[in-house]
Amino acid sequence: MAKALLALDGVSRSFGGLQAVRDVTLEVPAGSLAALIGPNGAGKTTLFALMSGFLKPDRGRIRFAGEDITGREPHRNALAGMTRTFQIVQPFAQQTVRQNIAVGAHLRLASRRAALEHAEIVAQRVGLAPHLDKPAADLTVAGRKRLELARALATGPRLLLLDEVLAGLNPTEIADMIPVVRDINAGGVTVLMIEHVMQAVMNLAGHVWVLAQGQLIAQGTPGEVTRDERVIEAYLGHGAAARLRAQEAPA
Ligand SMILES: Nc1ncnc2c1ncn2[C@@H]1O[C@H](COP(=O)(O)OP(=O)(O)OP(=O)(O)O)[C@@H](O)[C@H]1O
Repeated sequence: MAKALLALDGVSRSFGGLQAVRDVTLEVPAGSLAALIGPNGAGKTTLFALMSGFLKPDRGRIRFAGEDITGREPHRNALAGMTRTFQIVQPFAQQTVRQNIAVGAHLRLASRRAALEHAEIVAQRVGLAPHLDKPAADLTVAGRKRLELARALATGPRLLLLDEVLAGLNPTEIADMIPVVRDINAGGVTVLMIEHVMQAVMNLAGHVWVLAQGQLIAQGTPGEVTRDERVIEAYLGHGAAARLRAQEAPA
């Protein structure tokens, strides 16, 4: 197995009496394209926030590129090469697409000109080149999702944490985005995505972790986890796997 770029060991986090993430241990191999799935409220976004430093774990350790980064601030993690996107996309609406992407590029490029030039290269990778001079406010939902991806990519990540970059897109837009994510990974960026769109998970992810009520309940290939009884029950409720089997059984 390839060396782990990101490793979580027994990570937990509560909000008051609610244990949002419980004792999660996982390793994301360098170069992989993997997914984190689970029902609403399972703790996926909280886990991303813990990985990237937006939240501190109550227990457990997090390592990135061989270094213990537990509790380290997001900015320092981004400098080390870990960048996340956000579910709710909030571009600077009156700024152009180019200027928005340049914000990400400024992490590594101090010069305004260099950041704006880099923004153009990144825009090409995510299919936003024709829209570079538009205000971000003029983009469609699909365009804004690409912009969120571009801003993250412009930081030069080794690991990209994508939080539902396909949410709200129609099937054609999803089909158009799948190769964009695949190409980013093929270009050497390790990708971990939170995704509800199973078509994308099945198409893209080599490995899937399933979170339910804060705990990892299954992992494997997309095919393996979607056949797993614990996963079916987590999504459809107790007894669902047996009901499905009964429906499939010949009369
Ligand atoms: N800052 C917070 N304060 C209190 N409770 C929180 C906070 N953030 C998340 N939670 C709770 O923690 C649990 C996990 O939430 P989280 O957003 O991580 O789930 P999720 O799997 O990302 O869900 P979804 O798929 O709906 O985005 C939920 O019960 C949520 O209400």
